[in-house]
Amino acid sequence: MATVAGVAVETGHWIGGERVASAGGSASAPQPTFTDVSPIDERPLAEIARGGARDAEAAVEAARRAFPAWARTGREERARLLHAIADGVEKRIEELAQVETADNGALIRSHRRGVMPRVAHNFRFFADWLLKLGHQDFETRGHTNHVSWDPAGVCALITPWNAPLMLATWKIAPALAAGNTVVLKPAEWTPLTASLLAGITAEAGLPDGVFNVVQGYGAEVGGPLTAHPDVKRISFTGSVPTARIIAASAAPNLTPLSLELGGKSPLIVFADADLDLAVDLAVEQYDNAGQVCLAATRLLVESSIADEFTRRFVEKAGRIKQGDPREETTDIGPQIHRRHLERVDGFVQRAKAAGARALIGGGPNDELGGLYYRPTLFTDAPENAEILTEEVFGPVLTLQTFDTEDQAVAMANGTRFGLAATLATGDPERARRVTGQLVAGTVWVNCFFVRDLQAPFGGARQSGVGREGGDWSFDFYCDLKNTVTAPWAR
Ligand SMILES: NC(=O)c1ccc[n+]([C@@H]2O[C@H](COP(=O)([O-])OP(=O)(O)OC[C@H]3O[C@@H](n4cnc5c(N)ncnc54)[C@H](O)[C@@H]3O)[C@@H](O)[C@H]2O)c1
Ligand SMILES: O=C/C=C/C=C(\O)C(=O)O
Repeated sequence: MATVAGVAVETGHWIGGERVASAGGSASAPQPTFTDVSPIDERPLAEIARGGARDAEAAVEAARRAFPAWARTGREERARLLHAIADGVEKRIEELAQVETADNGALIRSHRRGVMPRVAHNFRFFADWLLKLGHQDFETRGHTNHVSWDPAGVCALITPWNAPLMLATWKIAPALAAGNTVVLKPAEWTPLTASLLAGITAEAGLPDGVFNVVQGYGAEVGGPLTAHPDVKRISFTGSVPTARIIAASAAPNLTPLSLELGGKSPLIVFADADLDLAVDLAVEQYDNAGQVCLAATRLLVESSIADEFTRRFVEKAGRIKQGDPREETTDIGPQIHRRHLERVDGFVQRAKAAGARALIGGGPNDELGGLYYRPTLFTDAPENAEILTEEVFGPVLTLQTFDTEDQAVAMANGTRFGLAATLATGDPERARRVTGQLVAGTVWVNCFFVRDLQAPFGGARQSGVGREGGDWSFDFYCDLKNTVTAPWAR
């Protein structure tokens, strides 16, 4: 047990309804614990169980045993329990917000008002969607076809640190609603809210073993988890290199995968756009200190307005208040970890060396020190420079200009990613033409990050495999079955 921001947090795994220490004895996890550090001041927060193969095995076994009873539990009862979990989350919004901010450095004000309410909504939405899930029976030469969504079994869910509880529950809720049991492996840099959620599920009355959490490093505990033959689905949100390792690990068992990966998304600003709106949308891309998969990090601006756009952008970005994420007035906080900050800075320094010019930022925030990195905007990056094509996952944007619509589309589509795209235009006809040509899982026109959980969510190209959300989540987490019945009376 540790106390973080005044909240008691269990530090063990959660397996079969019990808090357990690491089983040890596994070469893959040489120490029983690891140290969780706060990005706010790089001070230790807690010693967390460091899982290995035996812990992954124990969690899958607990989930496998719990599966038959949970799969038989009626839809109404499953939905009721998910709503009870949402109630538990809503009662603890402040605690969850405090702990998440201490653990990942994202803003307390976002956690209070946006993220933790969304966590509760993840459970409520999939509970309600389960009750509506269905397909009209249809006939084939007098035979009825009936489509059903059968639970698949144990789901391994592996999640990142940038929005830990929100991204985990976006998978946990549909997996449980579908009648599956779950083993969650949260990111090692942000283990705490998953542990709090385990307590909330128990209080809500979720049966033991239906939801399990194993803590630890990806290779040590995530590896054995994804290779386990009793795991029937793997849903992963994270980076492309890790996705490749997980896909290889899943391959011998042909375990179905859902992969939500990185991006290098564009914001296309046409000369006919509302310029204030376009500038607001652009500056919003520094949210969460740039650690957002969907962030439109490439600003593509029509040449005729580029000077004015840039002037207003620099002016507005200059008013961003960087600092302690626990303060309500702070706009952006620190990077998650020193290793991540160094990675971000590596991109920035290489971009400069390649000839790109930092109009703002371009290095760590010396006044604040620690893990604070200054919001950065590059122009004049040479064609095909790394900074224009690779995901930085920090507060680093690039600005490029275009002269024609075709050029804008070609630039927007010119990376190996395809997670999202945003455009600002005052012309609905243009919006229709351009959106039709963009390669992206989500396209926003004159808006950003408006999310409805019934929409398909995921990425094209290397931004992912598959879609989750609404029916698509149930399609992934279930074994779909079509039952064809001959006429009874002949
Ligand atoms: N598309 C989306 O919905 C979305 C959302 C948020 C973040 N992301 C992406 O996530 C990345 C940032 O997150 P990250 O740095 O935590 O990613 P990451 O790939 O390093 O880690 C993600 C998770 O995978 C685990 N992992 C690492 N190696 C593993 C292995 N060998 N086997 C099993 N699990 C393993 C980690 O422990 C962690 O829990 C960015 O690329 C970002 O774009 C995507
Ligand atoms: O950083 C990435 C944020 C992803 C958002 C979602 O997955 C979501 O809103 O469900």
